[in-house]
Amino acid sequence: MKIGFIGAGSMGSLLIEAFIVAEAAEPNQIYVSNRTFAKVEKLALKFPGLQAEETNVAVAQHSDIIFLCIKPHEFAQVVAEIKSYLTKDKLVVSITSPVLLRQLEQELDCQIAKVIPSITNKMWSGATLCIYGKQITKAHQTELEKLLAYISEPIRIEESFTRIVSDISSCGPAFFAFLLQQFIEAAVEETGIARDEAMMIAGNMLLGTGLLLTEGGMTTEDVQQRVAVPGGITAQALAMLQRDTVGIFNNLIRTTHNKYYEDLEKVQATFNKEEVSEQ
Ligand SMILES: NC(=O)C1=CN([C@@H]2O[C@H](COP(=O)(O)OP(=O)(O)OC[C@H]3O[C@@H](n4cnc5c(N)ncnc54)[C@H](OP(=O)(O)O)[C@@H]3O)[C@@H](O)[C@H]2O)C=CC1
Ligand SMILES: O=C(O)[C@@H]1CCC=N1
Repeated sequence: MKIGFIGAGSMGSLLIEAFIVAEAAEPNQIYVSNRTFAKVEKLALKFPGLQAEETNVAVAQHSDIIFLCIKPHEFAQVVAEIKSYLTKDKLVVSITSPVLLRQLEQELDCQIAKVIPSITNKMWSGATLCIYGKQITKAHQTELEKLLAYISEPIRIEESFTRIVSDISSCGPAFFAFLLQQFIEAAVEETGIARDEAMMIAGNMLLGTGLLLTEGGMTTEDVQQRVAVPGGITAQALAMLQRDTVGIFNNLIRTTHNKYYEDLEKVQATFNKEEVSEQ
């Protein structure tokens, strides 16, 4: 199987590296293009054998599965560029939420999937959210999930829940890193503990908590209950958190969803513009 990547930015290069290091694919099975070619050259230097392509069309021509690792507003142009090189047997995988399957299916005469990765996939951890279009075969679904399983837990979801599940799986690492950073900064400020030491302890705490919730069979309620001894220290701090964080995650979800709806409109406008310029 030949795997293509259009876009070798943060997520494209993370996926390429994770697949190679996990031995999901050999470098010579991977075809990569990027607007700024230097990023592709850098990857080719790091992974000898990796196929550095100067054009997106070359990636589309040579690959069986093509990951589009570009930003939402860049899709219409790239799709217009590669569409005549995509045959029915090829699979195009978008990794971005505000480009809808139906928009890609309208434009492309090939199989379509949307896979939302997460920075956690760098550590062969976390989920990859899989959403399938109407044309994708069962064989391609299996092949794609087999590939993703090297670096993640592939989870099938409905397209209507893409945004909220991405909030949890893909934005979540940034949100929890932010919260942890606030925790550490306060620890340094209040007690004078060394930042590095506190950060290392906090990272291990987060990893362990994740394991309790995934492999340890505990719920978030169980974790709180087991840690908060009645009348103890944690219980008091939890009561304070309960009071002071009311509504913050509702606000967070409204914020991501408002931005998502804005992006959906902008993406549609870019597809409309490409269609007009083709006429
Ligand atoms: N970051 C994350 O944790 C996650 C990101 N995503 C999604 O992944 C997508 C990419 O994000 P990310 O990797 O962070 O963004 P980056 O900006 O880091 O990467 C985008 C890449 O696309 C390249 N590019 C732009 N236009 C073209 C073009 N016409 N042809 C070829 N290459 C092009 C850019 O090239 P150049 O070098 O010239 O800028 C850049 O390297 C986004 O839609 C995002 O929503 C999804 C899940 C998680
Ligand atoms: O911030 C973003 O737009 C992307 C979507 C999911 C994670 N990062």
